[in-house]
Amino acid sequence: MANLGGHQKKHKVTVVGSGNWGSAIAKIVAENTRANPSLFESDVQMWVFEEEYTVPKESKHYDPGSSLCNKPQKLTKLINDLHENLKYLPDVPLPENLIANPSLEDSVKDSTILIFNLPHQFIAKVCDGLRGKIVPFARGISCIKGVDVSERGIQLFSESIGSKLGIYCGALSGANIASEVAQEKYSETTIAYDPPPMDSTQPTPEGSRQGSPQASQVDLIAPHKESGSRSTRLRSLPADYPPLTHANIKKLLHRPYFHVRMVSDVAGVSLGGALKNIVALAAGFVEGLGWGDNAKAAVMRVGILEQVKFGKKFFADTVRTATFTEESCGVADMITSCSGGRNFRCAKMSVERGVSINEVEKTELNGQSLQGISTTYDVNNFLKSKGMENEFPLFTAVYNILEGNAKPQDIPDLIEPKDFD
Ligand SMILES: NC(=O)C1=CN([C@@H]2O[C@H](COP(=O)(O)OP(=O)(O)OC[C@H]3O[C@@H](n4cnc5c(N)ncnc54)[C@H](O)[C@@H]3O)[C@@H](O)[C@H]2O)C=CC1
Ligand SMILES: O=C(CO)COP(=O)(O)O
Repeated sequence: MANLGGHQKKHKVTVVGSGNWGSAIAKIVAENTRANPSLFESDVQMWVFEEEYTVPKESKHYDPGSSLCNKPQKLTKLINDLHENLKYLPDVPLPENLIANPSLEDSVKDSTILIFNLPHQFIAKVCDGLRGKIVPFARGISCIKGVDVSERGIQLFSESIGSKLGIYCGALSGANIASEVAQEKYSETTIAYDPPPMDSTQPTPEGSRQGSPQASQVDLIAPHKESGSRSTRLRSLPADYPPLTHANIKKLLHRPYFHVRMVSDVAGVSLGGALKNIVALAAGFVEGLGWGDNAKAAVMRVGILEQVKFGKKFFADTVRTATFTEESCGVADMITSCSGGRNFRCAKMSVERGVSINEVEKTELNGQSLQGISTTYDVNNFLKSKGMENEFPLFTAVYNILEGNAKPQDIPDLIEPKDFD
């Protein structure tokens, strides 16, 4: 076998999820595996939650004479034949080395890098299906924007994926409206990846640690105090694979139009993406009232303060305030999501039309899923369990509006800061 810069093996990559953002990230990853053949196998697997879909008449692929178009087809077949995800990312050509796969087990076979990118309500079931089926020394990156709240406490999805599967998992989040990224319009993102030290080991002398993942197991990942879960026992990455350093992770996700900044604050990156979805609902509510940009700026200001406070209170050991105020996953994602994100747009329409936001989600999103509603409920459950709802007035106001206990018009009074004495 060819020696690949001292490493005999290449990383195989699977994207778990194929929605609007899942498909856009899979496109980036497949472009980069092709561009970095010494590090990665070119073919990228994309796990697809299988469904049937009919090629719409307005699609450029529509041809009434074609057998593909005269009846519903499996979505995986359409993606693999047409190299486009017609349902979730229409009009964006996907690389031919991106393979849609309806079998969860088969899609992750032999993959050493797993990129999790699906609406957060489905992740627990998907992890159940993956347990025992993945390479034991695989590494993960979660692109999921949400928090995992259970009776045990609160966890980041990177933590819950990591502990369910016994792997290390980092996080990717940024000001990244999927359709813009997919059309290769410039954006930035933040990746938090703080891998076990042995992953950055340089090539070892012939025969020393090679091919023996069992040779070193290290108890590296201890959960933070609010999560109530056990620490995760990790397998080291065998030395015959290229190390998964920040530089190599960046080679998998950075593109000329998608600029990656690598950091180590997994909690800050994950919380930025999760909590801004609550704020985007509030921004949509005030926009729906016709209140304009000043109102939206007020909501965003309070939202950023509540993000920082939430991080400091519940993830104090690891979170950095600067992640919220300086990185794409913080303030920039807040701005883009409150300008054109789905949560913002659907909340705005719900006020304008006088219908529930769930109804707007059903009629406007063609199967895509809002994350802000469930995150608002998850965060509220957690704050309630701590008796701290009043300390997060904006998050609590959004919850009360969704519950029908308050109106969008009440937001100014509900978030009014106390004057200094
Ligand atoms: N769409 C966007 O612009 C961005 C989304 N995100 C985040 O990325 C994550 C994934 O979002 P999207 O890819 O946009 O998803 P999406 O909103 O397009 O959701 C649809 C996806 O859910 C899948 N699905 C439906 N039922 C399922 C089931 N029972 N089990 C498993 N999967 C099922 C569908 O097959 C489809 O792939 C979310 O956490 C979101 O907040 C992050 C940045 C940008
Ligand atoms: O996270 C996003 C942009 O960074 C997209 O937000 P929505 O899910 O509200 O569209």
